[in-house]
Amino acid sequence: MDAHKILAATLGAGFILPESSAEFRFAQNAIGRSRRIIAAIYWDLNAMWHLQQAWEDDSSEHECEQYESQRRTIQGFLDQSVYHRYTHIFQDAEFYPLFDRVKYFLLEHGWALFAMCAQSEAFRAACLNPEILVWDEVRKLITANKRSIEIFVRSRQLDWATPLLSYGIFGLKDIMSAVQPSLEIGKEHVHHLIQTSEGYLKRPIHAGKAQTNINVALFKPTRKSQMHPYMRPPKPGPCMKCLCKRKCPCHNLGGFPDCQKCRCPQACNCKKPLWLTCFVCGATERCECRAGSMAGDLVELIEYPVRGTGVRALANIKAGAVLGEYVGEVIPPRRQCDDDIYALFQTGVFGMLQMKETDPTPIGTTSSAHIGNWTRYINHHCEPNCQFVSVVVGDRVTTIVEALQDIAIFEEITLHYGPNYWRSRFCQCGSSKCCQPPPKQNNQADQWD
Ligand SMILES: C[S@@+](CC[C@H](N)C(=O)[O-])C[C@H]1O[C@@H](n2cnc3c(N)ncnc32)[C@H](O)[C@@H]1O
Repeated sequence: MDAHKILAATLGAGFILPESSAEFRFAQNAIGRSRRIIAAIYWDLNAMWHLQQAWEDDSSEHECEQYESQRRTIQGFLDQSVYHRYTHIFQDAEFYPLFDRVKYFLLEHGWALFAMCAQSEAFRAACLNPEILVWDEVRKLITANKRSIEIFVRSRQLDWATPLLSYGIFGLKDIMSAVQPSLEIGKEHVHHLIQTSEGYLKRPIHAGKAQTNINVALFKPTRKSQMHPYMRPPKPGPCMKCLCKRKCPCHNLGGFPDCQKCRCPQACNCKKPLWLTCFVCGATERCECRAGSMAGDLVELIEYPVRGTGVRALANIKAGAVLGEYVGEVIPPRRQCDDDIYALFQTGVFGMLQMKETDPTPIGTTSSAHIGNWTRYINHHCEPNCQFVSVVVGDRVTTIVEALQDIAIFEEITLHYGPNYWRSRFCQCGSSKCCQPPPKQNNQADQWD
């Protein structure tokens, strides 16, 4: 039974499966669930990476315990799978689906991918999920994204091989060949690896130089006298609330909006400076928000035809989520910026944020040509699923990438670079609303020449 075939039947001219029919809903449900399971697999693998790092650094007792408990569960699951695979016990798939699923998964992909996926709780649960239609869709998604999963696991140095090594003494050839190193990634940063369409990996290079990943913007002046006026914290001045030019009876400090902690409109005693507000979730306390870093963890760099390196989501992202911060070398407005590929011009007025190309007040340029993070690889689309948003964090104006709509796993993440970017080049987004499509090839004219 194939969920896609069931759904396709509804589109067929001859036979229409009513949308209210049980089969239709069953198939649709299976596809939706399988996509949630594959997203959970990437999420789990990423979480295992963080736990493994905590365990290696011995940084938190709780995380070390969690990691060790996960390792025991994974070993148990692999032991069970090896046992069923080689002893041919419990072959009755009807009563024990794991055997059948493991057998066919191993025939298709081998032990390495199986042990990698087994690091994920969602995968282990899916193997035992008695609904064959859901498992079938999960298996298809794993097959289509096999290389992506392998690179995800290997680039994070997840220890997937150790649980298999204990079987060396039994001389099980399939297992022994699986644990041989095949794809040498080394200790490259996960955002230094681009998957090409030919199936190999390459490092990002621009103008003959390797591009380096950093996690913060590089320019943050410490001496206030060196700061650009728009990067300085505002001085008390005209009231932001009623915009009167005098010192106003509302006592609101000019330049500051209402207190972020108690929301009082007056200069208040809570002593909570505005710049401690988390720009990801808006919390004024120390927050647990990890959305920014997690989104960066759950993306991969892929080479797309014509447009070059782009970013693919490895999670289902909700509209409004903050995916990351656009960082790079910050160049003050006076200095010449010779990067016309990755440069992001920021204009606006501190405290009254704007990000319009027509706005005359330049704040600076962020150039990520040589140093930056994964957000620099987001390609342009005339109907994008993300947008740049300029925000103020403390004394710094920065740009975040925010999801404009829900983004499904494996979808390309795109932004609008602004119409100025495409004045001297053609856009290849393929949208019917494209601002600068390439000229159409006139094949007929060629024939007459
Ligand atoms: C900020 S970079 C994005 C990452 C880039 N693809 C790379 O390989 O490093 C912008 C460049 O990507 C390419 N690009 C991005 N979106 C494009 C589009 N819709 N059409 C054509 N080229 C695009 C163009 O070469 C553009 O100058």
